Amino acid sequence: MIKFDAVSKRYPNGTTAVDELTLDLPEGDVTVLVGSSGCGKTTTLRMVNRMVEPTSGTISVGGRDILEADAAELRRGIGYVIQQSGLFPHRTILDNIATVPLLLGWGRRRARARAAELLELVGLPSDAGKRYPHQLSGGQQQRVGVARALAADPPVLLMDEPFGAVDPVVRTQLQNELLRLQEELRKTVVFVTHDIDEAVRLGDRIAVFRTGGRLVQCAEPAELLARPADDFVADFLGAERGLKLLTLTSLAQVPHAPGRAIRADEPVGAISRDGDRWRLVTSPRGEPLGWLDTDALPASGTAGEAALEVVRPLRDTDSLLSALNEAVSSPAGAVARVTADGVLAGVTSREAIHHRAQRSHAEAGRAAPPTATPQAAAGTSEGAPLLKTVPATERPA
Ligand SMILES: Nc1ncnc2c1ncn2[C@@H]1O[C@H](COP(=O)(O)OP(=O)(O)OP(=O)(O)O)[C@@H](O)[C@H]1O
Repeated sequence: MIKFDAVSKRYPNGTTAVDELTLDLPEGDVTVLVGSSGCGKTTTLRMVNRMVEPTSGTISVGGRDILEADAAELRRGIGYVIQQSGLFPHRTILDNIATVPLLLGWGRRRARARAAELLELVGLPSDAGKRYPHQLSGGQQQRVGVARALAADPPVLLMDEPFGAVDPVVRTQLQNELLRLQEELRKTVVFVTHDIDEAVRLGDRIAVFRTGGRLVQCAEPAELLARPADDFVADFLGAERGLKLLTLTSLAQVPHAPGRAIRADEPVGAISRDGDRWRLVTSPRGEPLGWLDTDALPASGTAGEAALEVVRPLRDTDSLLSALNEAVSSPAGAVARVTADGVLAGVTSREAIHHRAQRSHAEAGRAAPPTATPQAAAGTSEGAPLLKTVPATERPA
């Protein structure tokens, strides 16, 4: 969908912001650009809608060389979201969202109807439409920024650190919203971030750049984490890249045993002490309430009245990393699994989670041949592993 062919950007002061970039961004995918500060991510993104013109090379969108297109017309097919939302302060939210449809001559009524539809799509209440940007929180403003970029239904969306200025909780919400929207809309998204966890969460593919505007590796998150092309990429991904890989596998991949639960209204005297020491206590509806230590049962009362250790039940959609976290902190060394409506479905042991984690690593490692770019591979002998030691000065902070 978007193709960079030997694209370079050199500024008049001699800075090479992007160096011989060759990269294909598939239609309907989210491609995340990451790398150390000043490595050319924003320049790469802004070349797609011709806010920056390349010095050499060709960029095509939908098979068409963008330099042959009219810049204004090109931009109408490309939504653009930036960190500070860029909303017009003196226009209402609805009018902000309707900006591009109005420019396209849709007519006021149709443009506003579309804006109202988008407001709902990005999860904002309809009364937000009448407010002005300063009357919304930072996270809400970012949602409006996304709605505005989507207003004319462009096939391409450029997002330059769109969630960089909001707190981690709101950022996670916005990421979830983007994933949900993308499920439905399947736009071709180019997304710039400094946050590698965000890249792993959102990206169908991640392109890692290094200083001097050189692309080092572009791969699916699992492959990138399992097989970084060189030391620079490995350092950039961080020491916990093995754990990050576990965020990509869902708990649905791990079976669970039925689990012997005790109802909260059961008298402690009736609880058998054979089998597992730690047992789950559930509400009459079946929701896990806590872990009960059968070696320290009180003399009387019900299971629900006894001191229970905290349980954080997980759903199939939770990640293997969450499961590992819960298994190591649970006194039972196990995870309580619940259905979508919170009822106990079973229990998974720490060993079963470890086992699946090892498999995830092995699978990701085997998944595909190394994906270093031709640039990164240059200088390595044929067939040699693509490992290059990067001077410490070039490594990300
Ligand atoms: N107009 C300009 N004139 C000269 N140099 C520029 C200009 N714009 C960007 N640069 C330089 O080009 C390089 C790449 O900049 P760019 O903004 O693309 O990097 P980035 O990876 O997005 O950085 P950051 O992560 O810090 O936002 C940097 O060295 C920057 O200083």
